[in-house]
Amino acid sequence: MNKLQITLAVIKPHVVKNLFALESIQKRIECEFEVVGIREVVISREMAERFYAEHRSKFFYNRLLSFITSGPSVALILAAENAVSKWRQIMGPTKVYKTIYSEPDTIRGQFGLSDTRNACHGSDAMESALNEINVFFPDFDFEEWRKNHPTL
Ligand SMILES: Nc1ncnc2c1ncn2[C@@H]1O[C@H](COP(=O)(O)OP(=O)(O)OP(=O)(O)O)[C@@H](O)[C@H]1O
Repeated sequence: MNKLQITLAVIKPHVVKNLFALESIQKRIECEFEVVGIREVVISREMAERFYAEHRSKFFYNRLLSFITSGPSVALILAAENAVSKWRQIMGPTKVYKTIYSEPDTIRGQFGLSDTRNACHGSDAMESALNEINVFFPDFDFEEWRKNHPTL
């Protein structure tokens, strides 16, 4: 069943530095989603630790934190029917070296450089979206937003 959802998207630092890539992704987003919130942000070490807490024990954790805090990122709250899976489909799979061959039209297929610098992030469920949105948009009032979107 189609359901109106929100999700968190993050465009990672190497893409934000590339104006062509950033504009192309923004155009794609505007065609597919309502942009409920957008913010350019230099992610602090503390924010990154909250955001990637589930990866603390992974071998790539330090590399991931160094990269995501290395320059401005763009965070967006996106709304659409099935926004979570829709955005993840547009992003493409995590593993860039495979994705550039298997799904070259996805954002990661087009602009990913490595498994760490894989261009963008997307929440994996509505519940994680709400937690992640809180890291980037602490003033966002989901209940208020939902009142105006009764199909959610
Ligand atoms: N094998 C790896 N080597 C290096 N970095 C990795 C690796 N696997 C994941 N990462 C990094 O950690 C992030 C989180 O990994 P996760 O497994 O949650 O992937 P994802 O859900 O596709 O990505 P995201 O959570 O960013 O949307 C990835 O986006 C990527 O930047």
